[in-house]
Amino acid sequence: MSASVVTPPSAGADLPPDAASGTPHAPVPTDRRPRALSAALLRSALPAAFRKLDPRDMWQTPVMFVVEVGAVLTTVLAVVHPGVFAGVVAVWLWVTVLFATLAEAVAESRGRAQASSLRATQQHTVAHRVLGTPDELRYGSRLADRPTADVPSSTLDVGDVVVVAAGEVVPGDGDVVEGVASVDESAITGESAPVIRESGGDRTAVTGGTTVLSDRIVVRITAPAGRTFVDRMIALVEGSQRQKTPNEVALNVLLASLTIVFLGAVATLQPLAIYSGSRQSLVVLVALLVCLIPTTIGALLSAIGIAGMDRLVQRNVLAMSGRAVEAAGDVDVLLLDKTGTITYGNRRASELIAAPGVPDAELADAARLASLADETPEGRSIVEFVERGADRSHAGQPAGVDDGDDPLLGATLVAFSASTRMSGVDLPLSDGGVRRLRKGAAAAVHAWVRSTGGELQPTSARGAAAAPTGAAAAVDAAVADVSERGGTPLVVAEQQVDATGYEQPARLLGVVHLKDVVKEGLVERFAELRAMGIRTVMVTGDNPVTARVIAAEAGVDDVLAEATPEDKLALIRREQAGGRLVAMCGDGTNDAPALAQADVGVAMASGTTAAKEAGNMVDLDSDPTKLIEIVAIGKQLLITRGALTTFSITNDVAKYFAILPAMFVAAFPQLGVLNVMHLHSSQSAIVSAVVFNALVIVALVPLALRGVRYRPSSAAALLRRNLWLYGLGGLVVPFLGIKAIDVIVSLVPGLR
Ligand SMILES: Nc1ncnc2c1ncn2[C@@H]1O[C@H](COP(=O)(O)OP(=O)(O)OP(=O)(O)O)[C@@H](O)[C@H]1O
Ligand SMILES: [K+]
Ligand SMILES: [Mg+2]
Repeated sequence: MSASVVTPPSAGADLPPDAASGTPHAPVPTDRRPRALSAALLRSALPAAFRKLDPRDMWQTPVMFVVEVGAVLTTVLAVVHPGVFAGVVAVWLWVTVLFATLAEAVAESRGRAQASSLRATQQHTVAHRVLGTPDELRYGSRLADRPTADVPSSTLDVGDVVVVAAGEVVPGDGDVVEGVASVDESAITGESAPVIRESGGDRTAVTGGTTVLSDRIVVRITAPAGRTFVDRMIALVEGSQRQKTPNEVALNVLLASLTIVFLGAVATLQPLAIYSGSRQSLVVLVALLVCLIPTTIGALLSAIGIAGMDRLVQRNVLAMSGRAVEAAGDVDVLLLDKTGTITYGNRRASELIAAPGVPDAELADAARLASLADETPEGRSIVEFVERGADRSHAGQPAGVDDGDDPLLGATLVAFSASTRMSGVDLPLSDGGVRRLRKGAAAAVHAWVRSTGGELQPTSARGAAAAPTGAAAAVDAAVADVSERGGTPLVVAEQQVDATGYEQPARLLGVVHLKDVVKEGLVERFAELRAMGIRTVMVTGDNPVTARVIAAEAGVDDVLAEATPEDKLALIRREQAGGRLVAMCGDGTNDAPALAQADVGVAMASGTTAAKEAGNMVDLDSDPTKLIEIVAIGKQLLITRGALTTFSITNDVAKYFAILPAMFVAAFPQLGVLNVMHLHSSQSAIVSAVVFNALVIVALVPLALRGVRYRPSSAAALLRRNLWLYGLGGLVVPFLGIKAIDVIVSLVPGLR
């Protein structure tokens, strides 16, 4: 059947007649390029900017609220006592407030453009929903063979199970519960290379709107229609869920305090002025106040935050909170899991090494039986490898593959878990006994063999360990050999229990070599992270030798091997207790606790739903080195905010020295020495300062949206450089700007 893309069904309507024979799905290219600050963008943002003038919204930014109050006040004064000066000041105060709301509206409208391109990927499709009771759907096997009913994708709910075949669009977010398929995710990620999604492992998640290219998969829906991944992404870029980060709140408090201080300063100025016989009008006092309070950063603060989120989305990263983006800017340590994050995660059986005295066919048979019910990709790959090898070497007479009755009849499955690092099966024997087969990490299987009294490292009466037996030594050597080649060794062992219940000691059968490949270009990328002052640590459940080999190949700084999910969590807590900010990249359900605990938890989009829900960011490209960009964006956000705050405050100080001498020079001629700028008149000085104050906001909007330039270097060095640059700039620019504006303003009749 071809893909089924249909128009959105109206409420309660049945499927349109052409639903099943819809047109083939063409991926919708997503446009995530940053948009330039065009005139069209400004025009489209203007209505929103006016709506944001509502004092109830304005109150969120106390500095700008004060400016708005001042604008209202001067407008009233200008109406009561009409005059050019009061009129001009009132108009420019309104312009100042409008520039602030415009900056925010422009930042938001860039997100809206992205949201609409994302909406285009939301297809309404036909879903082939598997019929059955909730229990059958939850625990049943061979769901792909059950009867299905065609329903609109918009009616799917959590727990529903659907079948998706090649050429069809995945109808909703979910986990693959049966099968393997290559999937085209370009509609969501913009990346055209197909990806593998399969049941059982760490690559189970599929996203609604992507297309299955080959094979057939059974998917259990994990998000109700309307609350999918893409829905969340849209809400995010539209800023509808945006909340102030703790840093933003703190900065707002600082700005509000400064505002109160200046309010006091301006209020006490008047008695002084009256005393010295140069009483100032209310318009002058309001204008002076607006010039002194930190309006520049007050106006741009929210736009800076929105633009930071926006830059992440452009790089296919979804941040669930602004706080995570800020934390990313200060990250000290990055933890990465190995399989699927540093390697491609396609661990496949590539070799069997039998223990001495064990025929190859016996090991092959045991490995296959121990994996028949193992739903992990590793387990399936062992079954495939043995069956393929048997076909080849025995031309239709597979040795070790006994395809008679169901070999698992009456068997008890021992499922793989990341804490036991072992899996297997207990098979009933015809004589009433049981054959226990286990495979797993060497340490885990050795411990199991030892627990059965198996002769691994027989301990002498005095308690000193003797040399391993022949089989154990050979298996150890094979494990070491596989590990040194960067592979994952799985040790296979067997225990017989006879009909009377007597348990024989277990014995080692051999080793399965699972091969995986390190992703390309990691060394350079990790070196870049080092230059940023970030330490990389690989945390893996694999053995120390494999871990070290892969760590060296990938170029990480440190490695933690044989880590259980609890160990990963403990490591993060330890780092955090040392005052370090920790980022974690992972994809597996066993990474979920660590992803939740990390300050920045980046889940691979390819990973499990549990991982994605635990983290506070998702990388659609499933690229662990994406953290470099995430950190850069976080740093850029922090530096931009710091730089503009510095600029804003020094700028205000400079204005103070520009205006005050001009205001009082009539009363105190001695101030003439300070009046370095020789502004035309005190009125023209004040108008020029107000105009400059407003124009500086617009002039800095592009910088706020784009972010200050960032090059990898330590945060302290960057901060120092920017404090000088923007601090000095803030001091100098007003003198030049106000002087230039004064020249023009002085030409206006009525302001002389
Ligand atoms: N299906 C399986 N059956 C038995 N043992 C397995 C199976 N899959 C993996 N193992 C063993 O368990 C170990 C840990 O498992 P897993 O790979 O899930 O850990 P992890 O912490 O996610 O580490 P990473 O993903 O970085 O390799 C593996 O290194 C391997 O030795
Ligand atoms: K100001
Ligand atoms: Mg893993």
